[in-house]
Amino acid sequence: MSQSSPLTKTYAQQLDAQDELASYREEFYLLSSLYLDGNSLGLMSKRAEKSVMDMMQAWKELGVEGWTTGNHPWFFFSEKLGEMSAALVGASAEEVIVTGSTTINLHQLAATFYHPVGKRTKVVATELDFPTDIYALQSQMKLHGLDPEEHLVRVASRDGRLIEEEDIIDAMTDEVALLVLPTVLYRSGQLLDIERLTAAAHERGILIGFDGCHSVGAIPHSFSKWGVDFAYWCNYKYVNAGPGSVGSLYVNRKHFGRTPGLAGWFSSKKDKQFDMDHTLDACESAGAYQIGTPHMLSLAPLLGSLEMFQEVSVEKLRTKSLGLTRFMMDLIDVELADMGFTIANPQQDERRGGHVSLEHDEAIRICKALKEAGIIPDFRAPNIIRLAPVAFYTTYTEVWESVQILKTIMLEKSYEKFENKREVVA
Ligand SMILES: Cc1ncc(COP(=O)(O)O)c(C=O)c1O
Ligand SMILES: Nc1c(O)cccc1C(=O)C[C@H](N)C(=O)O
Repeated sequence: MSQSSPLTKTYAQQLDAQDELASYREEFYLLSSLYLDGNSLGLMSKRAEKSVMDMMQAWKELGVEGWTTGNHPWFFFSEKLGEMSAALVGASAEEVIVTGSTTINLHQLAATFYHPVGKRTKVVATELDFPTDIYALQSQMKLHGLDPEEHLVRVASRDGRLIEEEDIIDAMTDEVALLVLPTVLYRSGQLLDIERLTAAAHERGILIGFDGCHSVGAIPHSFSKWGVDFAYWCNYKYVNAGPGSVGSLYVNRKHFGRTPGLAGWFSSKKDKQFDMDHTLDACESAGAYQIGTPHMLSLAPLLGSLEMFQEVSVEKLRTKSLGLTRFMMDLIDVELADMGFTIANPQQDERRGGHVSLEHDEAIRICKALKEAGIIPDFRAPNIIRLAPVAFYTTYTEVWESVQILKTIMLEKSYEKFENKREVVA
């Protein structure tokens, strides 16, 4: 698809008719509103619902025996889900474990991989990072007795939207011990060149880890092949596993055997755990970075969600996602020209994540008007409307409709009746 594609509803309908993923839309509970917020919380699928109900049934019927019996013994469930997730990030089964949450996993990985020694004390992040990553890194530094003002380097953005890879590489000095970067920036949707950054970090003897929240399930990765040291992500966005579902982490196998910074009895080798020994014998896989009892009820939906990713490769999802965001951007360029909008995400396929990031001075009020008109976007301060068409359940026709509705809102100025103040959860 390119700028020369016809930007009509009929063309959108043709694209939907040819879409080989079309049947997956029926797998989801669609809302009465047109949903464009799957990059914050993915919709519920019938399979995720079923796997939660199955887990409840297993608890009801098996009691404590559920740890080792039933269709999916709970004691091995985090490993099983890790194995099912591995293809999403280009890793082997043992390199991924479903555990903790994004923030907890960053704490675990920073506690494991950040060892300031001599001159190498600094951590490099960016000034456009999601706040939780910065807070976690700051607190990890303080635990080492270091001042984050001095030791946490946040690479500056040249335009407030994007971070240039060259600028990150320039920050890789011999004082840096670790880089922690987003795969995709949560506001502008910029996809960083993970392979290039990893190679550059390793040439300089620096470890590198990624926050994959805004890419996993939407964009293929080859973490093992690229040699990424570690990564962590949530499963409630493009993986559609529900609010507060358990997160995931990846550790490259070259690091297997590293002592977990935050140990607990679930770090243990599985067959040793119930020896109850006071000397930890940590397992030789990503499983070592688990801490305590898995949150089974929040792991359960992942089984159903990940089944769909076993059937549809993330490469296929990415192809459709790029088609949807391209179509949306082309429509925006034509239909919303001269209305004060700027597309803030990169245009190129290899630099663009899963959502379109639209800037406007009236972004807050426009988001409210969109919700009133039956479209769910989200707002990110100070001026961004994020629109995420999701390959599993968004159609090209919906993309077409959403831009038409946005155009009507702008022409009728219906956003003006709303207060220019964000909601508590925007
Ligand atoms: C890039 C990024 N990191 C982390 C988080 C959140 O972390 P947690 O799942 O621990 O709340 C989000 C979204 O909430 C995010 O977009
Ligand atoms: N994690 C969230 C939450 O607990 C409440 C509301 C929204 C979220 C989100 O995921 C926000 C999302 N990470 C973002 O990119 O802004």
